[in-house]
Amino acid sequence: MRGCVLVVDDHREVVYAVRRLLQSRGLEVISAPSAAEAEPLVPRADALILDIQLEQDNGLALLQRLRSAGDETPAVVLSAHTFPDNVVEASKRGAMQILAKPIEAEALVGAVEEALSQTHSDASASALSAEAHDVLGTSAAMMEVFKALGVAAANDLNVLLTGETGVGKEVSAELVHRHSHRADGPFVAINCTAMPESLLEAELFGHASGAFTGASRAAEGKVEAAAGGTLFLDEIGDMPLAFQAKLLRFLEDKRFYRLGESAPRHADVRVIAATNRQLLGADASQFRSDLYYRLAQIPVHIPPLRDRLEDVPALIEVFIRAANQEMGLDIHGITPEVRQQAQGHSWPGNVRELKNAVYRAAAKRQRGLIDTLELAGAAAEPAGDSDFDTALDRALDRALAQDRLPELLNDLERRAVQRALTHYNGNKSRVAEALNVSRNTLRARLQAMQEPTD
Ligand SMILES: Nc1ncnc2c1ncn2[C@@H]1O[C@H](COP(=O)(O)OP(=O)(O)OP(=O)(O)O)[C@@H](O)[C@H]1O
Repeated sequence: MRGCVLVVDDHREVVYAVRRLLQSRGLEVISAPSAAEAEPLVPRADALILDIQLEQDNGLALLQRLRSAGDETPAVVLSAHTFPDNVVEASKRGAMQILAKPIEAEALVGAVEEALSQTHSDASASALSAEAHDVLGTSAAMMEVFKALGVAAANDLNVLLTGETGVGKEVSAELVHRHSHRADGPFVAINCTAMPESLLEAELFGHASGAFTGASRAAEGKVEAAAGGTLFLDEIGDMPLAFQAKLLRFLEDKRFYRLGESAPRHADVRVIAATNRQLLGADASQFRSDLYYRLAQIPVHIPPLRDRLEDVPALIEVFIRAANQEMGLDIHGITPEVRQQAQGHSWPGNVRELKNAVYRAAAKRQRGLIDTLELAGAAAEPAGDSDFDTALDRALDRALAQDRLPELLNDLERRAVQRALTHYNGNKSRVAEALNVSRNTLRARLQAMQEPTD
């Protein structure tokens, strides 16, 4: 698809989600939060997406004004208020389609495609633009993630990204940074894995000269390097317990001490942390819950690729394009068999595994179609379930032998609750629904698990 779409909506997160979706399809997206700000942009647009209920105006009234002035730009109306009256009014004013919020990605893309086909008769309709963005996904699950990232980009709160390895936590952190008011500042990442407390402290907060053996010069840490921008703390779950209190203090007032200095310093940074571990619950003794809540002011869970396999074809397409560019190859696509193989795989290494598999296959093939993907552990497919059964049977046998079955069941329940809490971003009503218990029962269970309920 080619063209420029003007989105008129006063909800930043909606604009953000629509922008991501349409940009991933190669479209240019411009936006305005109000009718007044939209009007001067209309001549640049090939299609319009209008919200009905704008803060000080109404998208339908804007459409009416445009049509009266002879403007015929095709319009799609997007609204939480798809009452029959609105639908009739919208179509009367020449809207091509009226879609209900929450947005359904494919329906929106279809409507925009139809609108643009009025303006262009470009046959390369589904080709991805060379400017396709680096964080992709059009599945409903990723749309929710993009919405949450949009909310995060619009403020300065701490963000905790959770999800398995390779799901895209770091690229998501960069995305939030790029769309935040700190975009012109630095994005500085530090991986907390395998760092003893003193090293982590020096890395993060810096040190005075002579602070420890070998510290011949004073040095700033990552926190200072990130001033004015974003500090990304990767694998936060591995942060030594002893250091967690220091990080918590820093998060409270953004003050810190370089190792070996006694005067505090200050750095204005936004903190985004990421983990593939369960920080609350079973591992609680390893992670302070007060730090968890401080970091998870905006919790965003990125689902594993196996739960959004509909994203696989577009990811493959982009990785092929990137591999062609980086390695000077001429790969045109994949065979239907490979497509099937990719969509049947459970991708334990998530997007990273997919990217590596595509790059490996592309480098091997050089040109034409990729006809095979070497998938690590493919032989174990779909043995995930039987591995799980074996592990569970073993745990049950052990618990029975030790007369500890109730403890195991409690532990399983605790894990289920904690995973559901992470999955639903802490929304207890959704968690209660998922566990098929009432909200009160869930509250009681959470209390029994000694976690705060609100
Ligand atoms: N949605 C996506 N679109 C395009 N590329 C992606 C996406 N998600 C991940 N990737 C790519 O997959 C690789 C892994 O992503 P990233 O490092 O962000 O994952 P992660 O969740 O931080 O992993 P880890 O927990 O192991 O640090 C990167 O090369 C990244 O560019």
